[in-house]
Amino acid sequence: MSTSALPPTPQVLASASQVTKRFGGVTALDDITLDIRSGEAVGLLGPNGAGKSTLISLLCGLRRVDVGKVRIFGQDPLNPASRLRLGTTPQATSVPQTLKVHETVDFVAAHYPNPIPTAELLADFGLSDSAGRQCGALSGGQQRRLLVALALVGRPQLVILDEPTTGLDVEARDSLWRLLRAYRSSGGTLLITSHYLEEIEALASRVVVIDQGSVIADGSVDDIRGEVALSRVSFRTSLPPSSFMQLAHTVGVETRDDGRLTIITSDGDVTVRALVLEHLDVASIEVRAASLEEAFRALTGDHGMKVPEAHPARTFGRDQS
Ligand SMILES: Nc1ncnc2c1ncn2[C@@H]1O[C@H](COP(=O)(O)OP(=O)(O)OP(=O)(O)O)[C@@H](O)[C@H]1O
Repeated sequence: MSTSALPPTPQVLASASQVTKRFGGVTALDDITLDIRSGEAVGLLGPNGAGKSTLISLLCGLRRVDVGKVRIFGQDPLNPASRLRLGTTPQATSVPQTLKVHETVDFVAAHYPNPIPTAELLADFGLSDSAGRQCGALSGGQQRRLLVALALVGRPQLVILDEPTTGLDVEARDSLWRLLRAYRSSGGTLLITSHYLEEIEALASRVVVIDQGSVIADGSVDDIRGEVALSRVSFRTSLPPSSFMQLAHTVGVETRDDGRLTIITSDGDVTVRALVLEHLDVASIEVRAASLEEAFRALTGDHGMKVPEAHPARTFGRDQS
C-alpha cells in the first residue's frame, strides 16, 4: 500500500523533555514536557511567575536545565550552531542606545549566513526613515519593532518572543502583530509568551497554559476556550466574599473598589437562581461571559494575570512612530 498520500509528520523544532529548573528554593519549572513543531504558532500563557521566561531562556540556551533535556533543531541550545536557525527577543533585552539603527542590524546580520539585507528589513518594519538615527532616540514602539526585526534578520525557521508587545499602545501592537503574521504566513514557526489571551488569539493557533512550572492546558484556542467557558455574575452586596464561595459552580469570587462583588461561575444561570432563592442580600445583578484571561485567573487562583481593561496597550500614550 502506498503511503504517498499521508502528510509528512511536522518536524519538532524545539522540545523540553521532563525539564525541571530551580532557583534556590523556587521550582520555576516542574517536570515540564513540550514539543514545538514546524509551522506551529504556539502561545505560552500564564500568570506572573508561572515559568514562561524560564522555559524560553532554556530553549534559547541562556540557562541550563537542572533535570531533563531541551533541544532546538535536535541539538543542545547551549551549542551556538544550534541557534543559527533561531530568532529570539528575550523579555529584558533592550537596543544598544548609541549605535545607529542600520549599524545594529548590520551587526546582528553578520552572525548569520544568509541574512535579510538591512535596507529590506528596515523597509518591512517601517524603520527606513530611522536607519541613520541612534537606537536610543527611537520611540518605545520603534525600539520594540527593531528588536523583533533583529529576531528575524537571519531568516530563522523558529522565532521565540517573550512578551513582545507589553507596554505598547494599540497601534504599535497591531503593527507588530501584522509583521509576525507575515512571518507566520511565510512558513515560520512561532513561540510567543504573553499575559494576554487577546495577543495569543491574534497570533497563535495553539495555546499552552503554564502555572507554577507545569503545563495545565494545551490545545487550540477553541479547545481552551471550551474548557474555560465561565460567566461573571456581579452585584452590590453588604455581605463578605466568603458568603458566596459555597454556592454551586462558583470558581472564584472577586471584589472591586466600587463595592461590587463578582462571582466567576461555570453556570451563570444556576448562580443567579441561587442568589435569588437563598434570599442573599444582592442588588443590581449583571451577568456576562468571562474573558479567557478572567477565566484563567479564576482557575489558577492568580491575581497577577491582567484582565483586558488593564492592558497597557489601552492605557499608554500613542506611539510617536
Ligand atoms: N534568576 C532568578 N533567580 C531567582 N528566582 C528566579 C529567577 N528567575 C526566575 N525566578 C523565579 O522562577 C519563577 C518563574 O519565573 P519566570 O520569570 O520564568 O516566570 P514568568 O512566567 O515568565 O513570569 P512573568 O510573566 O512575570 O515574566 C518565579 O517564581 C521567579 O521568581
